[in-house]
Amino acid sequence: MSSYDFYEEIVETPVCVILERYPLAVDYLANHRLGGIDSSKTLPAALLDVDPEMLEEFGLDNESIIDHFCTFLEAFRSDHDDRPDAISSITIIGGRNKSGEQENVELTVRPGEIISIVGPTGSGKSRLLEDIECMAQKDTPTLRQILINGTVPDEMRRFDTGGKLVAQLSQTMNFVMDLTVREFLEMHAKSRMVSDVEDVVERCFECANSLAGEKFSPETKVTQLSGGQSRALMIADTALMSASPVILIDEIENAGIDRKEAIRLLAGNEKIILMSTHDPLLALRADKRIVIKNGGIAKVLPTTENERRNLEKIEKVDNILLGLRNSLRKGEVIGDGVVEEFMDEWFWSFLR
Ligand SMILES: Nc1ncnc2c1ncn2[C@@H]1O[C@H](COP(=O)(O)OP(=O)(O)OP(=O)(O)O)[C@@H](O)[C@H]1O
Repeated sequence: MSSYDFYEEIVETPVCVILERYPLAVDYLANHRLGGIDSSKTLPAALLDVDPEMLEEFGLDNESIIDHFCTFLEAFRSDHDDRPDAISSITIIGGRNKSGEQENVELTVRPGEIISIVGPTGSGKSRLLEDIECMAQKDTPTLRQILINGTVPDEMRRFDTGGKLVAQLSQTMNFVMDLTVREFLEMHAKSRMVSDVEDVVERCFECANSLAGEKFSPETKVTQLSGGQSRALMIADTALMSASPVILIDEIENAGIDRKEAIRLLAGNEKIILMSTHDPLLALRADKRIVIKNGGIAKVLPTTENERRNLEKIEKVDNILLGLRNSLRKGEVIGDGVVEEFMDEWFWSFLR
């Protein structure tokens, strides 16, 4: 079957049936922010309700995404038994910032490295992650180019966004199918050829619950999970099941989950991690940080020894704030002396 042969099936069959036939298509839709489309319709019909600008970000439109999707299905079908190809590096070659000025950057990232992406709100942090995710070839608004192992990725590799090369944890998670958490994890485990499905599902579930503030059960519907719970589930799923050598994380700190533990889990196994963040604790945990300004990469700074030493102090401050946050969550009243006590503790933490 070629990608052309998938075409008829895709234009004639409701999305929910396609998702049952090809479970990895769930990832494809989520990666293209199409997780929320009406799955009772065929893909062309469902796309009529989608804002064309959203697809433009991926260099696609209502028609080309159907070919793109077919090629993805073909790529998955033809080599889904293979392990993901080894990745020795990702190179980001600068394009242009929002004012059209040249970005003078060529940054190569290797397995085991964690890179944070910092910059003001709206400066273009998520855009950089999207460029990496779609392996931009000067065909996105930034005109950046992404090389894999020092070379231009072939078309098949570019389309294969369904969990082989790049795993993306975005700020919002959309689930298209009304599955329970257990069914969702089982479906992923099977589609990723995991050997002991039951064991992995159990571990994933426990891990997700340890990250999430409010616990959920394996029988909870994924569509009923809160934003933080669904991110916790996807982090556990990515950490324990995904073989993707590259993990992209968009602002994990907003998810209300244990973010330090999440990064620790995701960083295992020599992966390349790029995460956009406003959180000093996460930014300084990285090996380098990319500073974005006005849509362009303004600087790439290695984390200094001094910054690493400060990380311990920042962590103490963070723990104090976490304590306050938890008190608020539990409905406790923050009394008059609390802020003074907090400042006191803060002061002493710097002397310790
Ligand atoms: N170099 C660029 N050229 C043109 N448009 C750009 C460029 N970089 C970013 N943009 C656009 O600017 C907008 C804001 O970017 P983005 O969402 O990536 O910001 P952000 O830093 O992630 O913001 P936040 O911190 O609020 O999540 C997006 O529409 C993005 O496509």
